[in-house]
Amino acid sequence: MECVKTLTTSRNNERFHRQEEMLAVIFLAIILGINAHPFDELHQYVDEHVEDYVQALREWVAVESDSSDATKRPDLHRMMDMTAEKLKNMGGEVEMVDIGSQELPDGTTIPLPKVVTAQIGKDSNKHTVCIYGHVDVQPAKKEDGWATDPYNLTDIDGKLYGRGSSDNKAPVLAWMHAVEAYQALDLDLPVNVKFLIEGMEETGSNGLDTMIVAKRDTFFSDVDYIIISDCGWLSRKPALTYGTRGNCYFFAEVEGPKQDLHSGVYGGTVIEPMTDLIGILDSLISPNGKILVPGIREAVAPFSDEEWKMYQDIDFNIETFKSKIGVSQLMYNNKVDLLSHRWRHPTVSIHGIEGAFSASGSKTVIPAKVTGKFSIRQVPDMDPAMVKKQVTDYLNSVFGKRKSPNKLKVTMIIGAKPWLADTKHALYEAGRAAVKRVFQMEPDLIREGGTIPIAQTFQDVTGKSIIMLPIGGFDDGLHSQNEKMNRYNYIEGTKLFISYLHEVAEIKE
Ligand SMILES: NCCCC(=O)N[C@@H](Cc1c[nH]cn1)C(=O)O
Ligand SMILES: [Zn+2]
Ligand SMILES: [Zn+2]
Repeated sequence: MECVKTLTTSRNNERFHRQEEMLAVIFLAIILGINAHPFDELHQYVDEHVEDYVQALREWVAVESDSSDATKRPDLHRMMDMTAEKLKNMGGEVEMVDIGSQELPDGTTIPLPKVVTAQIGKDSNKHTVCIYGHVDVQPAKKEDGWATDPYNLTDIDGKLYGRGSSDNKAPVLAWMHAVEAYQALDLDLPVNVKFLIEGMEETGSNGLDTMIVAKRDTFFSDVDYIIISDCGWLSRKPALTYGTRGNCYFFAEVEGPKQDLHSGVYGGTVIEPMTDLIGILDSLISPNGKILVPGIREAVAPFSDEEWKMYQDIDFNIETFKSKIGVSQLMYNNKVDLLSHRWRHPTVSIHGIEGAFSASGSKTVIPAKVTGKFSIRQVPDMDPAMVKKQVTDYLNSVFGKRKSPNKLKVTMIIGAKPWLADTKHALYEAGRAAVKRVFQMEPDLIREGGTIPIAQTFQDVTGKSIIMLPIGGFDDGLHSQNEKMNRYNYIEGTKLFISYLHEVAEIKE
């Protein structure tokens, strides 16, 4: 009996030791597995090439690729050529896609910049990502108030000043450098990478929707995920972006007398178009930010407790925000209200009045025809077609009550949809892991108050999941004077993209 007991005990011990050994092997394999990806070499490679990356950005920023100015079109074509050249040098299978031409206000037509697509790697065992970006820029002149020449990248205290540096040339280059780092170290690219780089983003991505539809069953057929890095962090903390607002942009034209009139001669006798216009514009939103157009607020998706908690956890300082924009008071005084009204509630902004007297001096004119321009940033579950009807009906009714003899014409000229992703999607898990590896912290999960109209088009047409992975700083001054990209964001952003490619490869789907 004693003998049997001893035998059983020793067998149990043996099994226990074998289990222990196996666990040790698994543990070692996990450790080795993690270390098997040569992040250190890749990051070191990036650190050794910082000046090359800054020089590449300098060359791109030097090109005045302003898509809003037809006289700069040759520069924009050159920018697209340079983008294609760079991708060819990386071994990409490059195509410059002709997307037609653009009609200018004077009736002439000019060619649109070609869209550059590229494919690097075609391994059917790997996931395929498509990086979308743009290399056109907003206008910029030194005399607009820039401290430096906007087209001469200038490094001041680690800030790389130049038009388009952050929006969106450095992020596009950072993606290319991430791929190049793998190639230079002779490492297998973890995923196949496609690029889609356009040159008309700043003026509404003219021609891109049609191209995406046309390429749905070719270029996009093997794409698994789309990545966009055309936005910034909210603070000094890295972020993943999961939503953008849409935009319904309106023109409200009020037409009265057949020509402009002298206010001394005719003031008091005619019903002035400008007075009508100001009246109807004032009916859109209350002083405390409440949209007065019936039906708009009711369409907004409810703000869940889970969402409230997410907003509460975000790193955001109201005082820094106030001082950045130079105001003493905001619409809301607490973080959750402020962020939610910036990202996930609609708002009305009045942009300008065409036909109004706006020069210096004191011209005493009664403008005969004025066009008010305003937009409504819209959010899920608002629908642009419904917003168009709600706004048009409402303005016509408000105008009708004025009993004015003038004519009102309301048109919606842009109806860009909002975009919203599921933060529980594996793409976001991958983003968290990559941020943690490079920055040793959890990213903030943020939304964007602005609009990237093409995001929802990508989702609707291709059915692929999208992530926005920003590397720009919160204070980069996009579209503004003294736009800049921090060296830190550019370089650590390149490392983030390197890690992200690895993390996406790990997605099991
Ligand atoms: N960085 C992300 C926002 C990009 C941007 O500025 N988009 C424009 C696009 C637009 C919308 N309606 C007209 N143009 C924006 O104003 O949000
Ligand atoms: Zn941009
Ligand atoms: Zn922009």
